[in-house]
Formats: sequence, structure tokens, C-alpha cells
Amino acid sequence: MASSSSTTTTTKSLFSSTFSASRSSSSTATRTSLLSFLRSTSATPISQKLSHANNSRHHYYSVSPIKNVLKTATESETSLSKYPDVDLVSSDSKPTILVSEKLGSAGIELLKGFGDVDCSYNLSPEQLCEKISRCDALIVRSGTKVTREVFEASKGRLKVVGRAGVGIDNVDLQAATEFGCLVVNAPTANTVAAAEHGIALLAAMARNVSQADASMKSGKWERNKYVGVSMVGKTVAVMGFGKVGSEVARRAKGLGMNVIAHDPYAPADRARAIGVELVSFEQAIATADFISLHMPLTPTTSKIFNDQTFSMMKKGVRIVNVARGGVIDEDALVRALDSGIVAQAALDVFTEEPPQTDSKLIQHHNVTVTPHLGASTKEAQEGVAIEIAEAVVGALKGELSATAVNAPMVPAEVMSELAPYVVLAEKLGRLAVQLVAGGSGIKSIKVTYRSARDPDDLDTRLLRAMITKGIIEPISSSFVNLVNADFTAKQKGLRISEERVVVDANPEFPVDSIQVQISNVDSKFASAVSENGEVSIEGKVKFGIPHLTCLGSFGVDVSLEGNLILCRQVDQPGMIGKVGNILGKQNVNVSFMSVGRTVRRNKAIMAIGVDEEPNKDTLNKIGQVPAIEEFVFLKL
Ligand SMILES: NC(=O)c1ccc[n+]([C@@H]2O[C@H](COP(=O)([O-])OP(=O)(O)OC[C@H]3O[C@@H](n4cnc5c(N)ncnc54)[C@H](O)[C@@H]3O)[C@@H](O)[C@H]2O)c1
Ligand SMILES: O=C(O)[C@H](O)COP(=O)(O)O
Repeated sequence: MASSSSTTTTTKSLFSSTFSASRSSSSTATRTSLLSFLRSTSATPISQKLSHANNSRHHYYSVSPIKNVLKTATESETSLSKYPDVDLVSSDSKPTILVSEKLGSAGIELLKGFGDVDCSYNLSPEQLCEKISRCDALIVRSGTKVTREVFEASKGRLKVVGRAGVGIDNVDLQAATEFGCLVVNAPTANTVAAAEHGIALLAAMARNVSQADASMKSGKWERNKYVGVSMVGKTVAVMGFGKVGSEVARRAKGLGMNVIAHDPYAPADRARAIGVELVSFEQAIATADFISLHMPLTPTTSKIFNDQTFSMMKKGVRIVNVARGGVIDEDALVRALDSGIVAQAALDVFTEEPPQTDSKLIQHHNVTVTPHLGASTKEAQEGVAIEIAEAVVGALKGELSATAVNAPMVPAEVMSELAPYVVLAEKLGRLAVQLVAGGSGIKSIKVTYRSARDPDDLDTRLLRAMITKGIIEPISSSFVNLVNADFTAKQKGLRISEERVVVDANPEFPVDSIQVQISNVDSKFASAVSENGEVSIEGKVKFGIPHLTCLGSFGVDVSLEGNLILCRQVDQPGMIGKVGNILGKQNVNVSFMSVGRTVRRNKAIMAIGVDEEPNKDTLNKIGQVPAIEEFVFLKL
């Protein structure tokens, strides 16, 4: 008995968990196709009319199979000619990588080995927008705002934004996704540096180090004024128990502190392993003597520390923030400091950076400040530079990234297994859409994955994205990639639902077959319409090669390579010879032929693979063969 699970995925997020790169794809054909998929980024958000070139002309990759794949992007080539004003990179040029903030030298060297590196610091927003149209990649730290305007100004050339650090709140992720631009970060290399800075601020604040230092430098000797508080035995609440928060917790325990933590998403066993109790937000802030902030800035955490939450804190609490300034309502913090609810604050990050010099918060005598130095150790900066350079180069090569922020991250072994099915998925999408009659608005697509494995074991994001690409690209000037596939489908009003069905097949393979059905449309080829009235095709991977195995109600067996002529005819002898002759006369090479039928001597479907595209006259002659009732030419 087949069992199934289904999802509707027009709005489902593409992005999740962990991943490593895709170098282990099984065949050259498969590998190059994946690379092209990642590379063919969107020139324009689909919400706007395409008004400039896309980047698919940037043939700077030296590996020849990749060039072949770029050549197959026929739609891209056609639409490029419409936009002669765009500064296209020639086929031999290297990618241009703009580095807009200081990056460790090891990372710069790594980038120089791959592309032309332009280190231009302190650019104004206008200068950044001006430069970006000539750049394929941009590397930033927290000081560069990568806004929607930047993506618009890039005119589709920008393929990847690398954030040399953790926080990506300075990058407009929605705009990046709409433009098909991958965003990657360097999430691990500065963790220890940030944690050490948090502990440094905690200790400096508790012992009034910066105030006493300033006092002495102004000629004073105020031993009684700067009596501090001890940390041992005190409770510290770590708000955000991720990478930095965990490291702060470890160090705080080493100082003899009682550590509690609040993080709605942190696993309890990680906390237990460090000897930390996970508590509610309210419990954390109400019981802590020290509060150390380590959560990201998100719509949920924005100004989460405000008048109301300060009022819930223990009087005399001390707060450290090395996360993001925006999680604190800074005016409310000044009020809490003035009223004594908060005894002291130590801040490395601010809502506006740099903050106004006359800011009441910065000037407050109970506040210790540093200019966003959390990640600024030699070691961390070399680390993030290498981490981000590798990620950006990998992305420019078309590899899936281990640190992608706005694209699916698929483990290497899953990627390798799925690779041939990814190729099949795109071909099925391309075929299905070409079978729809012009003028039919496509709205609803159903994809059914049949597999011997448990439905939960099949990660369909890549397959769905490729089907979307296959469906959209032949009929529009949009360019679809892994980053923008779901968004593009949604913008086009396509509702893609998925079903996973368990079948009796070989469990060694992740997928047995993929079926694509388009409902409520007319077809150019009536035989592609199933008994239920949908344009329906199904395919399998056989010996690593994608095959069409079902068309409407007809079983066929056609390898999906080259171009395809499908004919429906009266099932009678001599048909293959007749059509073969017509093609031969026009020097069109037939790569294969296959006949499928429902009932003997009734109707048959003939599928003919051709290397060249037959001219109109040849196609007309095929149509004139008396037994042929309908035919269609499809580009794969
Ligand atoms: N000052 C600096 O130079 C510096 C350096 C590194 C990191 N950071 C910042 O520190 C923060 C943490 O970095 P990280 O590498 O540990 O990131 P991380 O993603 O590993 O950890 C963040 C944690 O916050 C948790 N979280 C999310 N929403 C929360 C909420 N509402 N309440 C409590 N916890 C919540 C997440 O579950 C996660 O565990 C980020 O904002 C990052 O930008 C600053
Ligand atoms: O999020 C981060 O990684 C830190 O805030 C570091 O930012 P920086 O790269 O600007 O120092």
C-alpha cells in the first residue's frame, strides 16, 4: 500500500539548518547543471519588469563544462540582447569582488587568487551603489548597510554578499532573496573573541575599570569612589544561549558565578552539559544580578529591553551588551540607569553606529562603552576573513554554501545522492511547461515524489526549486535559482504543492520517480493530458540519466537529452522509418526513438530525440504524415 504526505509550498521558507558543499556530485553532467542552477541568478525581483541584463553572461569560470552549461541558458542569452547599455563582463574576465570594510590579509590573498579584488573602505551609500553594478561579490562587516537600493543598483550582477562576521542585520535579506543574490556569513570565527569581550566588559564594569582609569588620567586618586562589586556567587542571566552565549556561560562559571540562561530555541541538553539552567525570560531578568545579551537583532528582539522589562529587573542589576544595540531601547536604559534600577551598563553595540557623541547613554557615568570591538582580535579577524573568503569563492564557483543565510543548506551526502534527480526535476519542469498551450495561465502545479523511503527522509527543496526553474525560465525573462525559486513562484502566482508517496521500489535510491502535473490548462499535445484532465508527465533516473517515463496516460521511455519530438499516431508498422527519413533528409541527427502505447494497434506515442533543432519545413512534413494525429517539438 502506498502512503503519502503532502505539503503546499508557495510560501514555505527555503532555509534551514546545516550544510556542506556539493563537490561530490556523481557525474559531470550533473555537476555542471547544479552549478548553472546556483549561478543563474535573478537580474530583477520578479515584482518589477526586467529592465536590465542578468549575470548569466559572466563566463569567467575556467572549467569548460560550466561554460557549456551557461551556453544552454538560451533564454538568458536572448534577453540579454535587449539591454545593450549594461556593462557585461567578457567571457575571459575574472569576477570582481568589492571589499567595503577592512578584512584580514589572509582572506584578501585568498580572494585575489580567484578574482579582481577592490578594497574600497568608507564608501558613502551613493558610492557603494555606483560601484556595485561592476561587482560580482561584496564583502562587508557590520559597518556597511546593504540595502535594497544596493541590489537594485547592482542590476543583477551581484551574486553573493559575504558578511565577515555573524550578524546579518545590516543586509536586506528580503531584497537579496528577491534578486537571487546569495548571502553568506562567517558564523564561527569570532565567537570566542565576542565571548571574551563580554567577560572583559562584565569584569571592567563590576570593578569600574574604565571610570577609574579616566579619573586617574585626569590626575585624581579616588580609591573610595570606585569600590566595585564581586562576581563570585552572583547570578548572571545569559540572554541568547547560542555560540557566544554558551562561551560566555562557560567563562562565567569559571569565575564562580551562578549561570542561568534564556533562549526559546536552545536545546536543554546543551545547557545541561555546561551546567546552566534554562529559564523563562521573566525569570531570567527578575533574578539576575548581571544580564549578558547574546541574541540576534530580529523583529522579536528589537527593543526587548524597554521600560516595562527594565521595571521587572532586580534593582541594581548590571547589563552587558555585546550582541546588537537595537535589542535595547536606549532611552529607556538611560531612564533605568537614572532611577537606579540598572546600576551599570557595559555596551559594545549601539542602535546607531557610531552613536551621537553627545548621547546621554554614552556619556552616562555608570556606562562603560567600546566601539563595537567584540570581534576585533587579530585571531578572530584572520579567522572571519578566511571563513568568508572561502564562502564567497565557493558561491562564485556555484557551490552550495555551508553558511548560506538565504538558501537551503543541504548536507553534502544528501546533495550527492540527489544530484541526478535535480537534473531530472529541471527537465521535467521545462517539458511540462512546453506542453501547455499558449494563453493558458498556469496557476497550480502538483509534484509527486515516489520513493521507497520514508517521506520525512526526502528533502525536496532542491528538487522543487529546480522544477520551478524549469517551469518559469522557458516562459519568462526571469532567472530562477536556489535563492529566489520559492519567491519567484509566489510572485508569479504559481501554487506548487508537493506530495511524497511511498512505493515498493529500490530503497537504495532516494527517489523512484517524479511526476509533474499542471491543472486547469489546455495542452498543445492532447496526449499529455491525463484521465483527470491535467498535463501530466513523469520521469525517473536510469543509470544516472534522466528519463521521461510517462506522458498523460502513455508509458514511454525516453532519455531526456538533446531535443524531443513527440508524435501521437495510429499504432501501425513503418512509422519510425517515415519520420526518420524526413529528419535524415534535413541532416537532423536522431539520438533515439521510443514508442509507447496504451492498447496494441490503437494509439501510440513516438518520442524521437534529436541533436539539432529541425526547421519549420521539416516539422511540417512530420505533421503531414497521414497516421500522425498530433506532434510537438520540445526543447530540453
Ligand atoms: N559585538 C560583536 O562584535 C559581536 C561579535 C559576534 C557576535 N555578535 C552578536 O552576538 C549575537 C550572538 O551571536 P552568536 O554567534 O552567538 O549567534 P547564535 O545564532 O549562535 O546565537 C544566537 C542565539 O540567540 C537565540 N535567540 C533568538 N531569539 C531569541 C530571543 N528572543 N530570546 C533569547 N534568545 C534568542 C537563538 O536561539 C540563538 O541560540 C548576534 O547578535 C551577533 O551579531 C556581536
Ligand atoms: O556580528 C558580528 O559578527 C559582530 O558584530 C562583528 O561585527 P564586525 O565584523 O563589524 O566587527
